[in-house]
Amino acid sequence: MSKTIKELAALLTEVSVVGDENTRIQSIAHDSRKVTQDTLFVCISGATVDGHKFIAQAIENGAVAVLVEKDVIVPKHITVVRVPDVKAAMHLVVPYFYDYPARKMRLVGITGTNGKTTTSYVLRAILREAGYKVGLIGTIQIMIEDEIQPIHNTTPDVIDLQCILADMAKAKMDYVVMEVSSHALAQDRVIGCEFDTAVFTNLTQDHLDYHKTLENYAKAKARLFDLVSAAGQTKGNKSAVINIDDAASLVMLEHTTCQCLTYAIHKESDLRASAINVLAKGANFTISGAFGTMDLKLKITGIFNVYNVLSAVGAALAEKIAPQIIQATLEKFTSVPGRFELVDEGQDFSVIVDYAHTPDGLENILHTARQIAKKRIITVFGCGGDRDRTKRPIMGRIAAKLSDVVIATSDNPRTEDPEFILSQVEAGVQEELAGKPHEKIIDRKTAIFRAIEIAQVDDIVIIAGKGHENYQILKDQTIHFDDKEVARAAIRGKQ
Ligand SMILES: CC(=O)N[C@H]1[C@@H](OP(=O)(O)OP(=O)(O)OC[C@H]2O[C@@H](n3ccc(=O)[nH]c3=O)[C@H](O)[C@@H]2O)O[C@H](CO)[C@@H](O)[C@@H]1O[C@H](C)C(=O)N[C@@H](C)C(=O)N[C@H](CCC(=O)O)C(=O)O
Ligand SMILES: Nc1ncnc2c1ncn2[C@@H]1O[C@H](COP(=O)(O)OP(=O)(O)OP(=O)(O)O)[C@@H](O)[C@H]1O
Ligand SMILES: N[C@H](CCC[C@H](N)C(=O)O)C(=O)O
Ligand SMILES: [Mg+2]
Repeated sequence: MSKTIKELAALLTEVSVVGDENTRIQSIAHDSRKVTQDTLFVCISGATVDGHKFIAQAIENGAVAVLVEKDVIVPKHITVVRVPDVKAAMHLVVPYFYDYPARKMRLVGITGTNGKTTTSYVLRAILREAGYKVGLIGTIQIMIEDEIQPIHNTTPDVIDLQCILADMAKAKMDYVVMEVSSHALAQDRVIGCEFDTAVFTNLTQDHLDYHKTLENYAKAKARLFDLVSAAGQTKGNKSAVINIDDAASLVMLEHTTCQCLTYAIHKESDLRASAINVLAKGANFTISGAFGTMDLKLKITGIFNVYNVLSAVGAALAEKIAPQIIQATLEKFTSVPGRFELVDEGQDFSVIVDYAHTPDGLENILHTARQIAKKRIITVFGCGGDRDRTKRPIMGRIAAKLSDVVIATSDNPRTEDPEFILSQVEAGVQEELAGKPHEKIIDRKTAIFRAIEIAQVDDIVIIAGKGHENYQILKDQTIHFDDKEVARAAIRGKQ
Protein backbone atom coordinates (compact mmCIF):
# COMPACT_ATOMS: atom_id res chain seq x y z
CA MET A 1 0.00 0.00 0.00
CA SER A 2 1.47 3.34 -0.98
CA LYS A 3 0.00 6.71 -2.07
CA THR A 4 1.25 10.24 -2.66
CA ILE A 5 0.10 13.21 -0.60
CA LYS A 6 -1.27 14.67 -3.84
CA GLU A 7 -3.61 11.69 -4.28
CA LEU A 8 -4.82 11.94 -0.69
CA ALA A 9 -5.26 15.73 -0.77
CA ALA A 10 -7.40 15.38 -3.91
CA LEU A 11 -10.04 13.67 -1.76
CA LEU A 12 -10.40 16.72 0.47
CA THR A 13 -12.22 19.96 -0.28
CA GLU A 14 -10.85 22.55 2.15
CA VAL A 15 -7.18 21.63 2.17
CA SER A 16 -3.82 23.36 1.94
CA VAL A 17 -0.58 21.51 1.36
CA VAL A 18 2.77 23.02 2.34
CA GLY A 19 5.78 21.03 1.18
CA ASP A 20 6.32 18.34 -1.44
CA GLU A 21 2.99 17.01 -2.75
CA ASN A 22 4.77 14.08 -4.37
CA THR A 23 5.89 12.74 -1.00
CA ARG A 24 4.92 9.09 -1.01
CA ILE A 25 3.60 7.53 2.17
CA GLN A 26 3.67 3.85 3.05
CA SER A 27 1.45 3.96 6.13
CA ILE A 28 -0.83 6.17 8.21
CA ALA A 29 -0.82 6.46 12.01
CA HIS A 30 -2.48 8.71 14.59
CA ASP A 31 -0.33 7.44 17.44
CA SER A 32 3.21 8.80 17.37
CA ARG A 33 4.40 5.63 19.08
CA LYS A 34 3.22 3.54 16.12
CA VAL A 35 4.82 5.70 13.42
CA THR A 36 7.34 3.95 11.16
CA GLN A 37 9.31 5.00 8.05
CA ASP A 38 7.37 7.10 5.49
CA THR A 39 4.24 7.52 7.56
CA LEU A 40 1.54 10.19 7.38
CA PHE A 41 1.02 11.22 11.02
CA VAL A 42 -2.59 12.21 11.71
CA CYS A 43 -2.86 14.72 14.59
CA ILE A 44 -6.06 14.13 16.56
CA SER A 45 -7.20 16.51 19.28
CA GLY A 46 -8.28 13.76 21.68
CA ALA A 47 -10.33 13.77 24.86
CA THR A 48 -7.21 13.41 27.02
CA VAL A 49 -4.29 14.71 24.93
CA ASP A 50 -3.68 16.64 21.72
CA GLY A 51 -1.99 14.61 18.98
CA HIS A 52 -0.39 17.81 17.57
CA LYS A 53 1.92 17.69 20.60
CA PHE A 54 3.52 14.47 19.38
CA ILE A 55 4.68 15.65 15.95
CA ALA A 56 8.35 15.74 16.98
CA GLN A 57 8.22 12.16 18.20
CA ALA A 58 6.37 11.10 15.04
CA ILE A 59 9.05 12.69 12.84
CA GLU A 60 11.78 11.03 14.88
CA ASN A 61 10.04 7.68 14.22
CA GLY A 62 9.86 8.26 10.45
CA ALA A 63 6.86 10.47 9.65
CA VAL A 64 7.29 12.33 6.35
CA ALA A 65 3.96 14.18 6.38
CA VAL A 66 1.46 15.41 8.96
CA LEU A 67 -2.31 15.93 8.75
CA VAL A 68 -3.20 18.83 11.03
CA GLU A 69 -5.96 21.28 11.94
CA LYS A 70 -3.72 23.75 13.81
CA ASP A 71 -0.61 25.82 13.10
CA VAL A 72 2.49 23.67 13.50
CA ILE A 73 6.21 24.18 13.10
CA VAL A 74 8.02 21.34 11.33
CA PRO A 75 11.35 20.80 9.52
CA LYS A 76 11.34 21.75 5.80
CA HIS A 77 11.37 18.17 4.48
CA ILE A 78 8.03 17.41 6.18
CA THR A 79 4.84 17.94 4.14
CA VAL A 80 2.03 19.60 6.07
CA VAL A 81 -1.58 18.88 5.05
CA ARG A 82 -3.85 21.37 6.79
CA VAL A 83 -7.63 20.85 7.02
CA PRO A 84 -10.40 22.36 9.18
CA ASP A 85 -11.29 18.99 10.73
CA VAL A 86 -8.66 16.24 10.95
CA LYS A 87 -11.09 13.49 11.93
CA ALA A 88 -13.37 14.23 8.96
CA ALA A 89 -10.36 14.24 6.63
CA MET A 90 -9.01 11.02 8.14
CA HIS A 91 -12.35 9.33 7.48
CA LEU A 92 -12.01 10.09 3.75
CA VAL A 93 -8.31 9.42 3.42
CA VAL A 94 -7.86 6.18 5.36
CA PRO A 95 -10.30 3.82 3.56
CA TYR A 96 -8.99 5.20 0.23
CA PHE A 97 -5.38 4.61 1.29
CA TYR A 98 -6.21 0.96 2.00
CA ASP A 99 -8.23 0.60 -1.27
CA TYR A 100 -11.63 0.23 0.48
CA PRO A 101 -10.98 -3.32 1.71
CA ALA A 102 -14.47 -3.73 3.22
CA ARG A 103 -15.95 -3.68 -0.29
CA LYS A 104 -14.02 -6.82 -1.19
CA MET A 105 -15.53 -9.12 1.46
CA ARG A 106 -18.92 -9.61 3.06
CA LEU A 107 -19.02 -7.87 6.41
CA VAL A 108 -21.19 -8.84 9.36
CA GLY A 109 -21.31 -6.35 12.26
CA ILE A 110 -22.63 -7.31 15.68
CA THR A 111 -23.66 -4.75 18.27
CA GLY A 112 -25.33 -4.95 21.70
CA THR A 113 -24.31 -4.72 25.35
CA ASN A 114 -23.74 -8.44 25.82
CA GLY A 115 -23.33 -11.44 23.56
CA LYS A 116 -21.30 -9.85 20.73
CA THR A 117 -18.19 -12.00 21.19
CA THR A 118 -20.20 -15.18 21.68
CA THR A 119 -22.37 -14.53 18.62
CA SER A 120 -19.31 -13.73 16.52
CA TYR A 121 -17.62 -17.01 17.46
CA VAL A 122 -20.75 -19.04 16.69
CA LEU A 123 -21.25 -17.28 13.35
CA ARG A 124 -17.59 -17.70 12.41
CA ALA A 125 -17.92 -21.44 13.03
CA ILE A 126 -21.04 -21.65 10.83
CA LEU A 127 -19.49 -19.69 7.96
CA ARG A 128 -16.34 -21.81 8.09
CA GLU A 129 -18.40 -25.01 8.09
CA ALA A 130 -20.05 -23.63 4.93
CA GLY A 131 -16.60 -23.53 3.34
CA TYR A 132 -15.90 -19.80 3.55
CA LYS A 133 -12.67 -18.14 4.64
CA VAL A 134 -13.49 -16.00 7.66
CA GLY A 135 -11.78 -13.13 9.45
CA LEU A 136 -12.88 -12.12 12.94
CA ILE A 137 -12.41 -8.85 14.83
CA GLY A 138 -13.50 -8.56 18.45
CA THR A 139 -12.79 -8.35 22.16
CA ILE A 140 -10.62 -11.44 22.50
CA GLN A 141 -8.49 -11.21 19.36
CA ILE A 142 -8.28 -10.76 15.63
CA MET A 143 -8.31 -13.94 13.54
CA ILE A 144 -7.49 -14.30 9.87
CA GLU A 145 -8.71 -17.88 9.46
CA ASP A 146 -6.58 -19.51 12.20
CA GLU A 147 -3.87 -16.86 12.40
CA ILE A 148 -4.24 -14.88 15.62
CA GLN A 149 -3.31 -11.23 16.20
CA PRO A 150 -3.70 -9.27 19.44
CA ILE A 151 -6.30 -6.50 19.76
CA HIS A 152 -6.52 -3.50 22.12
CA ASN A 153 -10.13 -2.39 21.75
CA THR A 154 -13.18 -4.50 20.89
CA THR A 155 -13.48 -2.43 17.70
CA PRO A 156 -10.14 -0.93 16.55
CA ASP A 157 -9.81 2.73 15.52
CA VAL A 158 -10.27 3.76 11.87
CA ILE A 159 -6.64 3.27 10.87
CA ASP A 160 -6.07 -0.06 12.61
CA LEU A 161 -9.41 -1.33 11.36
CA GLN A 162 -8.86 -0.43 7.70
CA CYS A 163 -5.34 -1.84 7.91
CA ILE A 164 -6.52 -5.17 9.31
CA LEU A 165 -9.39 -5.32 6.80
CA ALA A 166 -6.81 -4.77 4.04
CA ASP A 167 -4.77 -7.69 5.40
CA MET A 168 -7.93 -9.79 5.44
CA ALA A 169 -8.84 -8.84 1.87
CA LYS A 170 -5.28 -9.67 0.79
CA ALA A 171 -5.59 -13.06 2.48
CA LYS A 172 -8.81 -13.55 0.43
CA MET A 173 -11.31 -13.75 3.27
CA ASP A 174 -14.87 -14.23 2.01
CA TYR A 175 -16.31 -12.93 5.25
CA VAL A 176 -15.37 -10.66 8.13
CA VAL A 177 -17.38 -11.02 11.32
CA MET A 178 -16.82 -8.10 13.66
CA GLU A 179 -18.04 -6.79 16.99
CA VAL A 180 -19.07 -3.17 16.73
CA SER A 181 -18.95 -1.42 20.09
CA SER A 182 -21.02 1.63 20.93
CA HIS A 183 -17.79 3.60 21.41
CA ALA A 184 -16.77 2.66 17.88
CA LEU A 185 -20.10 3.79 16.45
CA ALA A 186 -20.06 7.06 18.41
CA GLN A 187 -16.47 7.73 17.33
CA ASP A 188 -16.91 6.74 13.66
CA ARG A 189 -14.27 4.02 13.96
CA VAL A 190 -16.23 1.97 11.39
CA ILE A 191 -16.22 4.65 8.71
CA GLY A 192 -15.35 3.02 5.37
CA CYS A 193 -16.96 -0.26 6.41
CA GLU A 194 -19.77 -1.43 4.18
CA PHE A 195 -21.82 -3.78 6.35
CA ASP A 196 -23.89 -6.49 4.69
CA THR A 197 -25.57 -7.91 7.77
CA ALA A 198 -25.97 -6.10 11.08
CA VAL A 199 -26.99 -7.85 14.30
CA PHE A 200 -28.49 -6.41 17.48
CA THR A 201 -28.19 -8.62 20.58
CA ASN A 202 -29.54 -6.50 23.47
CA LEU A 203 -29.19 -3.22 25.33
CA THR A 204 -28.81 -3.04 29.10
CA GLN A 205 -26.88 -0.77 31.42
CA ASP A 206 -23.19 -0.21 30.70
CA HIS A 207 -20.89 2.62 29.62
CA LEU A 208 -23.01 5.41 31.13
CA ASP A 209 -19.72 7.14 31.97
CA TYR A 210 -19.31 7.63 28.22
CA HIS A 211 -22.84 7.85 26.78
CA LYS A 212 -24.41 9.50 29.87
CA THR A 213 -27.93 8.13 29.16
CA LEU A 214 -29.32 4.80 27.96
CA GLU A 215 -31.06 6.76 25.20
CA ASN A 216 -27.74 8.04 23.84
CA TYR A 217 -26.27 4.55 24.22
CA ALA A 218 -29.16 3.09 22.15
CA LYS A 219 -28.75 5.82 19.52
CA ALA A 220 -25.06 5.00 19.18
CA LYS A 221 -25.89 1.33 18.60
CA ALA A 222 -28.62 2.27 16.11
CA ARG A 223 -26.00 3.83 13.83
CA LEU A 224 -25.02 0.32 12.77
CA PHE A 225 -28.52 -0.04 11.31
CA ASP A 226 -28.22 3.27 9.45
CA LEU A 227 -24.96 1.98 8.03
CA VAL A 228 -26.30 -1.39 6.89
CA SER A 229 -29.36 0.31 5.39
CA ALA A 230 -27.34 2.97 3.56
CA ALA A 231 -28.10 3.23 -0.14
CA GLY A 232 -25.54 3.28 -2.96
CA GLN A 233 -23.34 0.54 -1.65
CA THR A 234 -21.22 -1.76 -3.78
CA LYS A 235 -22.56 -5.12 -2.55
CA GLY A 236 -26.21 -6.35 -2.56
CA ASN A 237 -28.35 -8.30 -0.06
CA LYS A 238 -28.33 -6.18 3.11
CA SER A 239 -30.02 -7.47 6.27
CA ALA A 240 -30.62 -6.51 9.86
CA VAL A 241 -31.05 -9.24 12.48
CA ILE A 242 -32.77 -7.92 15.60
CA ASN A 243 -33.72 -9.33 19.00
CA ILE A 244 -37.25 -8.05 19.49
CA ASP A 245 -37.54 -9.39 23.06
CA ASP A 246 -35.35 -6.40 23.94
CA ALA A 247 -37.17 -3.06 24.33
CA ALA A 248 -34.38 -1.14 22.58
CA SER A 249 -35.07 -3.16 19.42
CA LEU A 250 -37.65 -0.47 18.61
CA VAL A 251 -34.84 2.05 18.19
CA MET A 252 -32.85 -0.33 15.98
CA LEU A 253 -35.96 -1.08 13.87
CA GLU A 254 -36.58 2.66 13.38
CA HIS A 255 -33.12 2.92 11.81
CA THR A 256 -33.53 -0.15 9.59
CA THR A 257 -34.73 0.28 6.04
CA CYS A 258 -33.13 -2.86 4.57
CA GLN A 259 -34.52 -6.40 4.91
CA CYS A 260 -35.03 -7.32 8.56
CA LEU A 261 -35.10 -10.68 10.33
CA THR A 262 -36.41 -10.57 13.88
CA TYR A 263 -35.71 -13.16 16.56
CA ALA A 264 -37.08 -13.76 20.03
CA ILE A 265 -38.05 -16.28 22.65
CA HIS A 266 -41.08 -14.47 24.06
CA LYS A 267 -42.51 -12.66 21.03
CA GLU A 268 -43.86 -13.58 17.62
CA SER A 269 -40.84 -13.21 15.35
CA ASP A 270 -39.22 -14.47 12.16
CA LEU A 271 -36.98 -16.81 14.17
CA ARG A 272 -38.22 -18.12 17.47
CA ALA A 273 -36.76 -20.47 20.06
CA SER A 274 -39.10 -22.73 22.02
CA ALA A 275 -39.11 -25.89 24.16
CA ILE A 276 -35.97 -24.65 25.89
CA ASN A 277 -34.32 -26.99 28.36
CA VAL A 278 -31.24 -25.59 30.12
CA LEU A 279 -28.88 -28.32 31.31
CA ALA A 280 -25.63 -28.28 33.29
CA LYS A 281 -23.47 -28.79 30.20
CA GLY A 282 -25.71 -27.63 27.36
CA ALA A 283 -29.17 -26.64 26.27
CA ASN A 284 -31.85 -28.28 24.10
CA PHE A 285 -34.35 -26.20 22.15
CA THR A 286 -36.12 -25.75 18.85
CA ILE A 287 -35.75 -22.86 16.43
CA SER A 288 -38.64 -22.24 14.03
CA GLY A 289 -38.85 -19.87 11.09
CA ALA A 290 -39.61 -19.61 7.39
CA PHE A 291 -36.85 -22.19 6.74
CA GLY A 292 -38.69 -24.84 8.83
CA THR A 293 -37.62 -26.05 12.26
CA MET A 294 -34.34 -27.06 13.82
CA ASP A 295 -34.18 -29.24 16.95
CA LEU A 296 -30.91 -28.45 18.65
CA LYS A 297 -28.79 -30.13 21.30
CA LEU A 298 -26.22 -27.48 22.20
CA LYS A 299 -23.03 -27.94 24.18
CA ILE A 300 -23.23 -24.37 25.54
CA THR A 301 -25.74 -23.52 28.26
CA GLY A 302 -27.92 -20.68 29.56
CA ILE A 303 -30.90 -18.81 28.16
CA PHE A 304 -28.50 -16.01 27.17
CA ASN A 305 -26.73 -18.44 24.87
CA VAL A 306 -30.06 -19.41 23.29
CA TYR A 307 -30.31 -15.72 22.34
CA ASN A 308 -26.72 -15.69 21.08
CA VAL A 309 -27.38 -18.75 18.94
CA LEU A 310 -30.58 -17.17 17.58
CA SER A 311 -28.63 -14.08 16.53
CA ALA A 312 -25.91 -16.14 14.85
CA VAL A 313 -28.51 -18.32 13.10
CA GLY A 314 -30.33 -15.16 11.96
CA ALA A 315 -27.15 -13.74 10.49
CA ALA A 316 -26.27 -17.06 8.82
CA LEU A 317 -29.74 -17.35 7.26
CA ALA A 318 -29.54 -13.73 6.11
CA GLU A 319 -26.27 -14.71 4.44
CA LYS A 320 -28.10 -17.64 2.81
CA ILE A 321 -26.29 -20.44 4.62
CA ALA A 322 -28.17 -23.76 4.45
CA PRO A 323 -30.02 -24.74 7.65
CA GLN A 324 -28.39 -28.19 7.62
CA ILE A 325 -24.94 -26.59 7.80
CA ILE A 326 -26.07 -24.28 10.59
CA GLN A 327 -27.47 -27.15 12.62
CA ALA A 328 -24.41 -29.36 12.13
CA THR A 329 -22.13 -26.54 13.34
CA LEU A 330 -24.21 -25.66 16.37
CA GLU A 331 -24.25 -29.20 17.66
CA LYS A 332 -20.45 -29.37 17.48
CA PHE A 333 -19.82 -25.93 18.96
CA THR A 334 -18.22 -26.28 22.39
CA SER A 335 -17.19 -22.97 23.92
CA VAL A 336 -15.96 -19.40 23.67
CA PRO A 337 -12.82 -18.63 25.73
CA GLY A 338 -13.75 -17.16 29.12
CA ARG A 339 -17.50 -17.39 28.59
CA PHE A 340 -19.12 -19.78 31.11
CA GLU A 341 -15.93 -21.81 30.87
CA LEU A 342 -15.52 -24.77 33.21
CA VAL A 343 -12.22 -25.19 35.06
CA ASP A 344 -12.06 -28.92 35.61
CA GLU A 345 -9.19 -30.45 37.55
CA GLY A 346 -11.30 -33.43 38.62
CA GLN A 347 -12.55 -31.64 41.78
CA ASP A 348 -15.93 -32.50 43.31
CA PHE A 349 -17.34 -28.97 42.88
CA SER A 350 -17.71 -26.84 39.74
CA VAL A 351 -15.64 -23.79 38.89
CA ILE A 352 -16.86 -21.49 36.12
CA VAL A 353 -14.94 -18.50 34.72
CA ASP A 354 -17.14 -15.96 32.95
CA TYR A 355 -16.75 -12.48 31.43
CA ALA A 356 -19.89 -11.03 33.05
CA HIS A 357 -18.98 -7.38 33.65
CA THR A 358 -22.40 -5.79 33.36
CA PRO A 359 -25.45 -6.09 35.65
CA ASP A 360 -27.36 -8.02 32.98
CA GLY A 361 -24.43 -10.33 32.24
CA LEU A 362 -23.97 -11.15 35.92
CA GLU A 363 -27.68 -11.72 36.45
CA ASN A 364 -27.80 -14.03 33.45
CA ILE A 365 -24.95 -16.26 34.49
CA LEU A 366 -26.09 -16.43 38.10
CA HIS A 367 -29.61 -17.39 36.99
CA THR A 368 -28.11 -20.05 34.76
CA ALA A 369 -25.94 -21.29 37.63
CA ARG A 370 -29.05 -21.42 39.83
CA GLN A 371 -30.88 -23.50 37.23
CA ILE A 372 -28.16 -26.14 37.35
CA ALA A 373 -26.93 -25.83 40.95
CA LYS A 374 -27.23 -28.78 43.31
CA LYS A 375 -25.79 -26.91 46.29
CA ARG A 376 -24.37 -23.42 46.94
CA ILE A 377 -23.25 -20.75 44.51
CA ILE A 378 -20.07 -18.95 45.61
CA THR A 379 -19.50 -15.80 43.53
CA VAL A 380 -16.17 -13.98 43.18
CA PHE A 381 -16.51 -10.73 41.27
CA GLY A 382 -15.62 -7.04 41.09
CA CYS A 383 -16.03 -4.02 38.81
CA GLY A 384 -13.53 -2.30 36.54
CA GLY A 385 -12.06 1.12 37.30
CA ASP A 386 -12.45 4.11 34.91
CA ARG A 387 -15.74 2.65 33.74
CA ASP A 388 -19.43 3.29 34.53
CA ARG A 389 -19.51 3.68 38.33
CA THR A 390 -23.28 3.42 38.58
CA LYS A 391 -23.19 -0.26 37.68
CA ARG A 392 -21.14 -1.14 40.78
CA PRO A 393 -23.86 -1.19 43.50
CA ILE A 394 -26.29 -2.77 41.03
CA MET A 395 -23.88 -5.64 40.38
CA GLY A 396 -23.32 -5.90 44.15
CA ARG A 397 -27.06 -6.33 44.71
CA ILE A 398 -27.36 -8.92 41.95
CA ALA A 399 -24.43 -10.96 43.27
CA ALA A 400 -25.77 -10.88 46.84
CA LYS A 401 -29.30 -11.75 45.79
CA LEU A 402 -28.46 -14.66 43.50
CA SER A 403 -25.49 -16.25 45.34
CA ASP A 404 -25.15 -18.12 48.62
CA VAL A 405 -21.69 -16.74 49.36
CA VAL A 406 -20.30 -13.48 47.94
CA ILE A 407 -16.61 -12.65 47.71
CA ALA A 408 -16.20 -9.12 46.37
CA THR A 409 -12.78 -8.39 44.90
CA SER A 410 -10.94 -6.24 42.34
CA ASP A 411 -11.42 -6.46 38.56
CA ASN A 412 -9.16 -4.06 36.60
CA PRO A 413 -8.90 -1.07 38.95
CA ARG A 414 -7.04 0.99 36.31
CA THR A 415 -6.34 4.47 37.69
CA GLU A 416 -8.91 4.21 40.49
CA ASP A 417 -8.38 3.21 44.11
CA PRO A 418 -9.44 -0.47 44.45
CA GLU A 419 -10.74 0.19 47.99
CA PHE A 420 -13.04 2.89 46.65
CA ILE A 421 -14.39 0.71 43.81
CA LEU A 422 -15.04 -2.09 46.29
CA SER A 423 -16.84 0.26 48.67
CA GLN A 424 -19.25 1.15 45.84
CA VAL A 425 -19.80 -2.54 45.06
CA GLU A 426 -20.23 -3.25 48.79
CA ALA A 427 -23.02 -0.69 49.11
CA GLY A 428 -25.13 -2.90 46.85
CA VAL A 429 -23.97 -6.20 48.37
CA GLN A 430 -25.03 -5.07 51.86
CA GLU A 431 -28.53 -4.18 50.67
CA GLU A 432 -29.32 -7.72 49.49
CA LEU A 433 -27.10 -9.91 51.64
CA ALA A 434 -29.73 -10.92 54.19
CA GLY A 435 -27.19 -12.52 56.52
CA LYS A 436 -25.47 -14.70 53.90
CA PRO A 437 -21.70 -15.26 54.23
CA HIS A 438 -19.72 -12.53 52.54
CA GLU A 439 -16.09 -11.45 52.29
CA LYS A 440 -14.31 -8.46 50.81
CA ILE A 441 -10.82 -9.29 49.55
CA ILE A 442 -9.01 -6.67 47.46
CA ASP A 443 -6.42 -9.05 46.02
CA ARG A 444 -8.11 -11.10 43.28
CA LYS A 445 -5.79 -14.09 43.60
CA THR A 446 -6.45 -14.34 47.35
CA ALA A 447 -10.17 -14.00 46.68
CA ILE A 448 -10.18 -16.86 44.15
CA PHE A 449 -8.10 -19.07 46.48
CA ARG A 450 -10.54 -18.31 49.30
CA ALA A 451 -13.60 -19.24 47.21
CA ILE A 452 -12.02 -22.53 46.24
CA GLU A 453 -10.92 -23.21 49.81
CA ILE A 454 -14.50 -22.93 51.12
CA ALA A 455 -16.15 -24.79 48.20
CA GLN A 456 -17.73 -28.08 49.18
CA VAL A 457 -19.03 -31.08 47.22
CA ASP A 458 -21.45 -29.99 44.43
CA ASP A 459 -21.03 -26.26 45.07
CA ILE A 460 -20.53 -23.95 42.07
CA VAL A 461 -17.81 -21.30 42.21
CA ILE A 462 -18.43 -18.47 39.73
CA ILE A 463 -15.45 -16.24 38.95
CA ALA A 464 -16.89 -13.31 37.02
CA GLY A 465 -15.68 -10.21 35.19
CA LYS A 466 -12.42 -11.05 33.44
CA GLY A 467 -13.14 -14.17 31.39
CA HIS A 468 -10.42 -14.56 28.77
CA GLU A 469 -8.30 -11.64 30.04
CA ASN A 470 -4.76 -12.66 30.91
CA TYR A 471 -3.81 -9.42 32.63
CA GLN A 472 -4.88 -7.15 35.44
CA ILE A 473 -4.61 -3.38 34.99
CA LEU A 474 -3.46 -1.75 38.21
CA LYS A 475 -2.68 1.91 38.83
CA ASP A 476 0.98 1.78 37.90
CA GLN A 477 1.35 -1.49 36.03
CA THR A 478 -0.35 -4.22 34.04
CA ILE A 479 0.44 -7.63 35.47
CA HIS A 480 -0.11 -11.13 34.12
CA PHE A 481 -3.32 -12.45 35.63
CA ASP A 482 -5.52 -15.26 34.40
CA ASP A 483 -8.61 -16.32 36.39
CA LYS A 484 -8.46 -19.85 34.96
CA GLU A 485 -4.78 -20.29 35.78
CA VAL A 486 -5.28 -19.02 39.34
CA ALA A 487 -8.36 -21.21 39.82
CA ARG A 488 -6.47 -24.27 38.58
CA ALA A 489 -3.61 -23.58 40.98
CA ALA A 490 -6.05 -23.15 43.86
CA ILE A 491 -7.87 -26.38 43.06
CA ARG A 492 -4.59 -28.34 42.78
CA GLY A 493 -3.43 -26.84 46.07
CA LYS A 494 -6.57 -28.10 47.76
CA GLN A 495 -6.37 -31.66 46.41
C1 LIG B 1 -13.00 6.86 25.57
C2 LIG B 1 -12.40 6.31 24.29
O1 LIG B 1 -12.98 5.47 23.66
N1 LIG B 1 -11.22 6.83 23.94
C3 LIG B 1 -10.59 6.46 22.68
C4 LIG B 1 -10.12 7.74 21.98
O2 LIG B 1 -9.22 8.37 22.84
P1 LIG B 1 -9.02 9.93 22.89
O3 LIG B 1 -9.85 10.65 21.88
O4 LIG B 1 -9.19 10.31 24.30
O5 LIG B 1 -7.50 10.05 22.45
P2 LIG B 1 -6.32 10.58 23.35
O6 LIG B 1 -5.90 9.52 24.28
O7 LIG B 1 -6.70 11.93 23.91
O8 LIG B 1 -5.16 10.81 22.28
C5 LIG B 1 -5.27 11.80 21.23
C6 LIG B 1 -4.36 11.44 20.14
O9 LIG B 1 -3.00 11.53 20.59
C7 LIG B 1 -2.32 10.40 20.15
N2 LIG B 1 -1.16 10.14 20.99
C8 LIG B 1 -1.30 9.91 22.32
C9 LIG B 1 -0.19 9.65 23.10
C10 LIG B 1 1.10 9.60 22.50
O10 LIG B 1 2.15 9.34 23.12
N3 LIG B 1 1.18 9.82 21.17
C11 LIG B 1 0.09 10.09 20.39
O11 LIG B 1 0.23 10.28 19.20
C12 LIG B 1 -3.37 9.29 20.21
O12 LIG B 1 -3.03 8.19 19.39
C13 LIG B 1 -4.59 10.02 19.67
O13 LIG B 1 -4.65 9.98 18.28
O14 LIG B 1 -9.46 7.41 20.78
C14 LIG B 1 -8.34 6.52 20.93
C15 LIG B 1 -7.78 6.25 19.54
O15 LIG B 1 -8.77 5.77 18.69
C16 LIG B 1 -8.79 5.20 21.59
O16 LIG B 1 -7.69 4.32 21.76
C17 LIG B 1 -9.43 5.51 22.94
O17 LIG B 1 -9.92 4.30 23.50
C18 LIG B 1 -9.52 4.08 24.87
C19 LIG B 1 -8.14 3.45 24.94
C20 LIG B 1 -10.50 3.14 25.58
O18 LIG B 1 -10.22 2.60 26.63
N4 LIG B 1 -11.67 2.92 25.04
C21 LIG B 1 -12.67 1.99 25.59
C22 LIG B 1 -13.62 2.65 26.58
C23 LIG B 1 -13.45 1.43 24.42
O19 LIG B 1 -13.37 1.96 23.31
N5 LIG B 1 -14.16 0.32 24.63
C24 LIG B 1 -14.93 -0.31 23.59
C25 LIG B 1 -15.59 -1.59 24.09
C26 LIG B 1 -16.72 -1.36 24.95
C27 LIG B 1 -17.60 -2.61 25.06
O20 LIG B 1 -18.13 -3.10 24.07
O21 LIG B 1 -17.81 -3.06 26.21
C28 LIG B 1 -14.02 -0.86 22.52
O22 LIG B 1 -14.40 -0.87 21.34
O23 LIG B 1 -12.97 -1.40 22.91
N1 LIG C 1 -27.07 -12.57 25.07
C1 LIG C 1 -26.64 -12.26 26.29
N2 LIG C 1 -27.43 -11.58 27.15
C2 LIG C 1 -26.99 -11.24 28.37
N3 LIG C 1 -25.80 -11.59 28.88
C3 LIG C 1 -24.97 -12.28 28.06
C4 LIG C 1 -25.34 -12.65 26.74
N4 LIG C 1 -24.32 -13.31 26.18
C5 LIG C 1 -23.34 -13.34 27.09
N5 LIG C 1 -23.73 -12.74 28.23
C6 LIG C 1 -22.93 -12.49 29.45
O1 LIG C 1 -22.07 -11.41 29.10
C7 LIG C 1 -20.69 -11.83 29.14
C8 LIG C 1 -19.97 -11.28 27.94
O2 LIG C 1 -20.40 -11.97 26.80
P1 LIG C 1 -19.75 -11.64 25.39
O3 LIG C 1 -18.31 -11.56 25.57
O4 LIG C 1 -20.29 -12.57 24.38
O5 LIG C 1 -20.38 -10.17 25.21
P2 LIG C 1 -19.79 -8.89 24.47
O6 LIG C 1 -21.01 -8.16 24.01
O7 LIG C 1 -18.84 -9.30 23.46
O8 LIG C 1 -19.05 -8.09 25.63
P3 LIG C 1 -18.00 -6.83 25.42
O9 LIG C 1 -18.86 -5.61 25.46
O10 LIG C 1 -17.09 -6.88 26.54
O11 LIG C 1 -17.34 -7.00 24.11
C9 LIG C 1 -20.73 -13.33 29.16
O12 LIG C 1 -19.60 -13.83 29.82
C10 LIG C 1 -22.02 -13.62 29.90
O13 LIG C 1 -21.83 -13.46 31.27
N1 LIG D 1 -15.31 -3.91 27.02
C1 LIG D 1 -15.49 -3.74 28.44
C2 LIG D 1 -14.72 -4.78 29.12
C3 LIG D 1 -14.79 -4.74 30.63
C4 LIG D 1 -14.02 -5.86 31.25
C5 LIG D 1 -13.82 -5.75 32.73
N2 LIG D 1 -12.89 -6.77 33.10
C6 LIG D 1 -13.28 -4.37 33.10
O1 LIG D 1 -12.08 -4.21 33.04
O2 LIG D 1 -14.08 -3.49 33.46
C7 LIG D 1 -15.05 -2.32 28.84
O3 LIG D 1 -14.02 -1.86 28.36
O4 LIG D 1 -15.78 -1.71 29.58
MG1 LIG E 1 -16.98 -8.61 23.12
